[in-house]
Amino acid sequence: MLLKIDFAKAKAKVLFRIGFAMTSSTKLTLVSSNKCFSGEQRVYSHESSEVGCTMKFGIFLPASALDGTKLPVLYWLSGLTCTEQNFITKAGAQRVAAKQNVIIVNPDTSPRGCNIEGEDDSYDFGTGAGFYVDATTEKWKKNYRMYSYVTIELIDVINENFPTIPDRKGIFGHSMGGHGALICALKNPGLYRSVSAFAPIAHPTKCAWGKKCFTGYLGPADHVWREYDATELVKSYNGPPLDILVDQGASDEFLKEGQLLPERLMESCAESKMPCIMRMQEGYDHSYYFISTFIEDHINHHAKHLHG
Ligand SMILES: N[C@@H](CCC(=O)N[C@@H](CSC=O)C(=O)NCC(=O)O)C(=O)O
Repeated sequence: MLLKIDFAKAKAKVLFRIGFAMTSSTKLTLVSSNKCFSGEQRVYSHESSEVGCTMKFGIFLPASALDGTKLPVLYWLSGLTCTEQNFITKAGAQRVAAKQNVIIVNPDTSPRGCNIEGEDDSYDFGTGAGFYVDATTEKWKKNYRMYSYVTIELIDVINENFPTIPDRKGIFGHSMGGHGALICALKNPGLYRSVSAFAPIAHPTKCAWGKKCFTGYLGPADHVWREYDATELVKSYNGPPLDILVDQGASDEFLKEGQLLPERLMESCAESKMPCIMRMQEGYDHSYYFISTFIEDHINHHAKHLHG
């Protein structure tokens, strides 16, 4: 059989495939790329102006995005100690994202290597624990701006470099990242069409993880803390309806320690008439085994809103 190749067309396609990272002012460096469910799981790094250091993010591009079709984007925020690797290697999201035709972007959880004294002293503050806030305390305020990084800079970087539908975005996350997803959606009505969380730190002003990070990044004023607490933000939310989905493992060790407080979020949603489904999942813990079990439900939940 004679195989005829249209070289002009083939060249154009190849250029386009590698070319959508070359149209913007943000220089992206490709760290890795692996074919996955006919699409590609990639990792990029870039110099972030918001957090003042090199940041990495993962991006899953379904096959149609590789051919230039514009797709919705679902942002995933990870929890304490994570890099961009935990989600892409453990959650099993790519199969469902490929099926639902959504791009998934997952950034790192903090700035790294900023040479701030104490940044590597503990797993729940500093490196790997940016808590998705914009720090105001002297020591941290230059770099620890994960809230603005996620809600502004990263969105611009993604829209400038990949085939996206800019007004079709969703956000989800786990634990610290579940808190991040909820506050990003609640603080920016209309920015995201959909939001969900796995075992979120739902009321950080009242748990040990939240108090430690908020004291360090935001100082002692609790009215500032409340600006980053989903349970508080639900009460003043005034925007398009948010159909929140939360999954919580009933055997989660951090639930038992009182770090997550999902019941407080549910009370607040009920009082504020905010639609929120919380599913208590019998026997599941806090790990990525739990996340991978229910990731399909979450991506389907987002796809309903992102394609609707
Ligand atoms: N003591 C543990 C705590 C770290 C931990 O459990 N991190 C979770 C998120 S917790 C809330 O944000 C996580 O996602 N870990 C990564 C993973 O792949 O499971 C420790 O230091 O390990």
